[in-house]
Amino acid sequence: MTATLLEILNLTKSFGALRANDDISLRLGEGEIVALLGENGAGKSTLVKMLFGALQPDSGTILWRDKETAIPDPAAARALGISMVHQHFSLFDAFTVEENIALGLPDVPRAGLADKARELSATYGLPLDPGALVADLSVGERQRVEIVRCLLQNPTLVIMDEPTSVLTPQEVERLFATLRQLKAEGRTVVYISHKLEEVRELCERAVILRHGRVVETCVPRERSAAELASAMVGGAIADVARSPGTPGAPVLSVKGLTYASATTFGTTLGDIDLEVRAGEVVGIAGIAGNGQGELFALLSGETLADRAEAIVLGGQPVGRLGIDARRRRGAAFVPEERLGHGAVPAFDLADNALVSRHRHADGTAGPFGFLRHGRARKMAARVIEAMDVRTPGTHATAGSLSGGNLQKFVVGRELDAKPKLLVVDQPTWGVDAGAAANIRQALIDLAGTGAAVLVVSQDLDELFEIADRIAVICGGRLSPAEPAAGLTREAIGLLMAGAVPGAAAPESAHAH
Ligand SMILES: Nc1ncnc2c1ncn2[C@@H]1O[C@H](COP(=O)(O)OP(=O)(O)OP(=O)(O)O)[C@@H](O)[C@H]1O
Repeated sequence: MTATLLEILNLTKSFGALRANDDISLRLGEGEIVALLGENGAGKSTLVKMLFGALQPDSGTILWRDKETAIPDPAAARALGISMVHQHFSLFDAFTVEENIALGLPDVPRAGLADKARELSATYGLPLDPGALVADLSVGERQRVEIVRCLLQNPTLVIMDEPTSVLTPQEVERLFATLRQLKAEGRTVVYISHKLEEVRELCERAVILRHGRVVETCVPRERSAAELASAMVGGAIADVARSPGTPGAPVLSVKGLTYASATTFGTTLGDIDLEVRAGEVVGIAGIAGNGQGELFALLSGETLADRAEAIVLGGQPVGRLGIDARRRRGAAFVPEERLGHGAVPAFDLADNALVSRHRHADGTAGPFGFLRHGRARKMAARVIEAMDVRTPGTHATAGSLSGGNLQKFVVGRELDAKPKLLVVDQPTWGVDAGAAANIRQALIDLAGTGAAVLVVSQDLDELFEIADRIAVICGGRLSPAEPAAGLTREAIGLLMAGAVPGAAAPESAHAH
């Protein structure tokens, strides 16, 4: 066993009555890659925020190289050698890579920073163009900027919060190579992820949290992903059950939908054709940034199509109608970005139930436009119960929920409207294995009631688990949706990477 870098003894942190971290003790050795696992709301982010100086423990001790240490703020963490790559990137689109790096490191002198960044990106195989605008970068490239920024501080402990949830398989491999190099140099990595196969491949130890407590420490390679998942939730996770029927009439028909991106940062969509019938789940696979966001905005009415007939919902052209009008016709939408877009962080859950439902036929708008708060509270309570959202109640603000629990709430709110059409973007992003299985089952069950369900996802395993037909979006073009039973992962992977038959597949098909 290597020398101890950091030791935590009996750390506790409460939010009101909730013990988010309850008497946590663990040690991290030098040059170790340690996974921090746990279901949504288990307390992983709370723990690393205390290590990063963003939160203060109520009680307990942190030892850094065997010496008791306080970490009052992130600057103190950086001074010790603790650095973090966050789940949500904190880069400014309008600035260059170099400017973003300098902005994120107020305590590092600017002189020579660009040269140092270039040197690090070469050493760690993280190619970057310092003069490029961040807005023009793919998600994987943005993450590289964050990692180089983190490495510029010459950290001894690197904390990574769900780093692979939006990466292509090639980018994941590259990230793993970088992390192994850090380990070889004697640095320690704490790795938070819900992707258990990746944890098995990369991490030599896993600490499993449940309800704020450490329930187990194990070698992930010696366990199956299913065993790790059941240790996280404290029981077995049910398989998703499907019994595909014969689909009915088309609920959503998209014909010749085109969209010219107004900015150089967006993707232009060309001639999209798509049909989703009653009772079926159709999946759209693709690497982030290939037009999914633009297509979702057009389907939901956030962006209007150029012709009404380009989007037909239940037999009526809706391409020129806004989001409320489409919701009134029985459609429901779950956007990818749950905070800000899917939910208002400062509102409580009851008010967040109002946000998407206030004009719905059985919704929360009363006569003369008055809002029915009692109804909203009941609806929020129903959603919390149905989706097993871990929260003190309907009065909790959306911003206080852990990422995965907020996702469960947003999906549950849309399901509660019993839509005829549900369009959902990345349904299980950041959601733990147990909750992901629940969400997928809920989508299948919704289709079972005769609704049409369209799922946009980067996760091929997810699409194979739930979709009857799968289409691939790449460079703003959509392939025809084919029955999932006749497709292979390899064939879809190649289409996702923009391959044309006979040509070598490009590494990333980021389109502008
Ligand atoms: N600022 C806060 N105010 C109130 N409650 C909070 C706050 N931050 C976290 N919590 C609660 O503490 C618990 C632990 O949350 P935490 O974010 O640490 O979980 P997590 O394991 O990181 O979950 P996920 O995998 O969903 O990101 C959750 O129940 C969450 O709602």
